[in-house]
Formats: sequence, structure tokens, C-alpha cells
Amino acid sequence: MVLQMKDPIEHSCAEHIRIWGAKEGHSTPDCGNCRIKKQPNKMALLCAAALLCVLCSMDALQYSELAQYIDSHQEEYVEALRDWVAIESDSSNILKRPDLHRMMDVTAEKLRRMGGDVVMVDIGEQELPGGQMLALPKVVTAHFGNDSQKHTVCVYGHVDVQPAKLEDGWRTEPYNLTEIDGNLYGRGASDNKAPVLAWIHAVEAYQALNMELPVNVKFVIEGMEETGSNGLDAMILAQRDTFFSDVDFIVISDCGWLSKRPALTYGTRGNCYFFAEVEGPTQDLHSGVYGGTVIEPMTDLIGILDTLITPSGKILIPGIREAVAPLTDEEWKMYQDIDFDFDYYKSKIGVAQLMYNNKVDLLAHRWRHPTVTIHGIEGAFSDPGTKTVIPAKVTGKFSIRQVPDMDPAMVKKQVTDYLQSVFAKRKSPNKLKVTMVIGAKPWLADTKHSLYDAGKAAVKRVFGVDPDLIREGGTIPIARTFQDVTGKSIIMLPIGGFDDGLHSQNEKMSRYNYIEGTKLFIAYLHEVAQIKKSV
Ligand SMILES: NCC(=O)N[C@@H](Cc1c[nH]cn1)C(=O)O
Ligand SMILES: [Zn+2]
Ligand SMILES: [Zn+2]
Repeated sequence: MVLQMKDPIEHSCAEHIRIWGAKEGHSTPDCGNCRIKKQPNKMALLCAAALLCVLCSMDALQYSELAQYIDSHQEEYVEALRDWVAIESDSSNILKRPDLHRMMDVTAEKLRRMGGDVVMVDIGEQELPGGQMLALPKVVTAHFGNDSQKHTVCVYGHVDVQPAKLEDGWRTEPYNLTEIDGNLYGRGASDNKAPVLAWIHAVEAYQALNMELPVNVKFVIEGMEETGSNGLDAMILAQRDTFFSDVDFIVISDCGWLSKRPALTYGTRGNCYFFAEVEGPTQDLHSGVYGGTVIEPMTDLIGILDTLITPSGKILIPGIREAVAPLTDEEWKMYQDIDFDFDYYKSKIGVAQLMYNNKVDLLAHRWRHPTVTIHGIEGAFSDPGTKTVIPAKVTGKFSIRQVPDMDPAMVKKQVTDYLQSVFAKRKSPNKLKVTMVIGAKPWLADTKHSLYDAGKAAVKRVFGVDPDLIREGGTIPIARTFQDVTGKSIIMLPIGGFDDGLHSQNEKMSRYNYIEGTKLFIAYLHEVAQIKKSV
């Protein structure tokens, strides 16, 4: 026996610590957590845990107390999510703008009640396609703790949502949070209201237990993410030397796991979103009376949209595929090692066949290649029933997900030139106008950064497994701006499940992920506090 028990100390907490000392001349083993060889008599055995140094043991005890607090307050957390989901904060629908403003007020008020230093930052107005101006939702910033000896972590999230209507095929009212079999269904539940609340509840738990936060925490919560984070770039630029000057790291939890295994996300795709408007007659026309005599805008539009991508997914716009950074051997290897159930993925989304039939190709095309998606046509007849009309003006909406080394400014030119040349060949008298309404760049992090070690340790503590390192096919438009403007390192720490149905019917957040995710954030703050602070 290397160790002998000396002065066992029993704590009154749920878990007990026993302090162990080394025999004369014998070495003391490393701490099972921080791996540092500690002095004799400073090693502790924590019930149901490994041999830890005293510091780590105290940390484990504190975590255990916080985790118990989270468990015993979970009903309140679900109610908070219910209140937030009930606000139809759809940023894409201008008629819902009052709800979106209310959502920002409610968010600010929650942070204010916790004693945060809260500011609602006016980010101006947005110009609508008709030229009218509409006030953007204010960005909520908040600040907890101001200790220059500690790191400052800035949490970014959004509280706007994608559109949702019961008649889209939801099984429950989208804005009435409904729990079924441990899943909390509602628009915005996973994207991104529960993760934002989980971060707020993590800070609240320290306050309730009178525990000092291990780091200073700042929040930046916006209401335009789903439509491209309009106005936020300028705000970050304007506050680079004020609000962001003392921020050390940025954490974003606006994404999901790839499987049942927790994950850390190190890359997102960007997005270039286009409107292609084809305008013909001055008003809609009877298709029997005028059909066969006019060159129809819808036929032109569908003709040009069909030249963007082949049925097998090959993008036809010259220059787009050529800009993509080639996949490295290391990336192939990483993708091979990732947990991913190919058949479950297929069955979950209800398709018999995918574009690719192996895991690596599928992941590469989800994360690492651009793709074109045609989203819809404004001005087209889409109601139930039959209407025999020739629409006078139609606007096709499509987007191209961006990966390194694509550049949105270049993509804008490539797409516009290509569509104009394809349209010209049709010799149509109609007018085509192409505009890029969102131009978000991809984001990529260095997984060797200590933020990722902290993430791995936090996942291990809460879930007892090592996380997958994954990328995200979706876009968080502001991620790249945070990186470029503030120069700070970013980690994405998702708590959403792989099957949450983001942007889809029946979006949900599982109660398990919501509650364990809150604990993950607490564990993460503890781990970040261990990162050496540079002076
Ligand atoms: N949760 C992230 C997310 O859903 N982001 C949106 C943002 C976006 C991109 N283009 C328009 N909106 C996404 O679709 O990826
Ligand atoms: Zn989101
Ligand atoms: Zn989203």
C-alpha cells in the first residue's frame, strides 16, 4: 500500500471527502482530475469518485451541490422555457416584430432581476424590400462579475425563432410548450431558447447557493440570428474596445450533437442567401385568357433555378466548387472515427435514399462542401385549391452554404453573373433582378486550444464520456465576426439533441439535455477557470 489513511475528514455534504497521506519515502499518485502530483496529505478520496487533490475535491463537491440544485429546480426551468416559447419571436415575419421586441424585453428583465449589469443596445433599423424602415430588435448585453483576476467568458445566443404554424404539420401547438415522453416540443425550444435559458440558470444557481462564479460571465443575446444577424456585426465592431475589451473567450451553444454522444463543435458553414426576382406583366393574368400569348415569369424563374445544381448535387455555378479548400487526410480520418448511425439518420428524416451512401462522404457533404437549397417562391400560388393565374412577379429564394475558402463577395458576383447569362439565353422580355440578402462566412476553430480541453473535461464530468469533435452544417452568422473583430477564441458547446428538428415541424428539446446541459455549462465554467490567465 502506497497510501495510508490519515485524519479522515467527513463532510456533511452528499459526498464525503477523506484526506489521504503518503507513507514516509513513498510517492503520492497524481490527482485523477488535474493530473498534477500533489503534496502528501493533500490527496483526497471523494466518495464515488477518483483520488483527487484537495482543490479538485472541493471543486467536485461544489459541482455536486450545484448539480443537485439544478435537479431540484428543473420544474421552474421548464416553466421558464414555456414562457419563452409562448412568445412568437419570429424574426422573419415583420408582423411579429412587436413579439420579438417583447422577447428582448423579457430576456433583459430576467437578467436584470438577477442583478446583472444589463444594457439593451439599439442597433438601428432594417430596410424592407419595399424601402420602408423597421426597427431591429435591441441586442441584450449583460455582465456578471468584474474580477480582473478571473477570465471573462462571453456567452452568445439568440431568442428569435423560425416561423411555425400548426397547419405546417405540427402535432402540438408550436408556441405552447408540450411535454411528451420527456421531450419538450415547441418552436425555438432547442434553437435557441433552452440553451440560452440553461446558461442563465447556470449563473443563477451560483447566486442562489451564494457561490462565487469561477469566471466573469457576459451575455450577448440577439433577436435576428435566424435572418442573418442583421445589425449585430456593426454593434460588435462598435463595442470591440468597450464591452468586448475584457472578454477572454466566447461560447456559443446554438447547435446540436451529431448522435447520442455529446459533442464539441469546431466549425460551421456560412450562408449566402439570394433573391431572384422575375417581373413580367403589370398584374396577375387569367391563364386561359392570356396563357400562350405572354412569356411567363414563373417559367423563366423555374428555368434559371434549375441550372443551379444537378440532381446528384453538383453545383453548376462556375467558380463555386473550385474555391473549396480540399479535404485533408486528417479530416477524412476524423470523420471515420465519429459515432454516426447512417441508417437511423435516414429513417429519422423519412427518406429511403441519400445523396451518398457512406458515413464519411455524408459528413463531408454536410459540413465541408457547399450546397444549393431552393427554399421557396414568393408571389407563386401556394394555397390549397386551384387558381388559374399567371403570376406577374415571382421571387425565387435560394441559398448556398459556404465553406472554407469561399468568399461571400465572390459568390455574390459568381451567382449574379451566372444567372444573368443563363437568363439572357432565354431571350425573355421579362426583367431579372438578383440580390444577395445574407452573406455569412464559415467559421473554423483550433481544436487544440485549451477551450476545447475544458470542453472535453466538462463533458466527461457530466456525461462520463469523451465528446465527439464535430462540425455543423448550419450557420451562426456572427461566429466569424466575433473571431475576426474581437480576435478571441470561440468554442461551440452544444446541448441540443441530434434529432431536435430545428427549423422543422415538432422541434423539441429533451428535458434530459436541458437539465444536464445546464450542469454542463456549470462544469464548463469551472474548467475554463483552470485555464492559465495570461498577463
Ligand atoms: N441555429 C443556427 C441556425 O439555425 N442558423 C441559421 C442562420 C441562417 C443562415 N442563413 C439564414 N439564416 C441557419 O439557417 O443556419
Ligand atoms: Zn440558432
Ligand atoms: Zn436556427
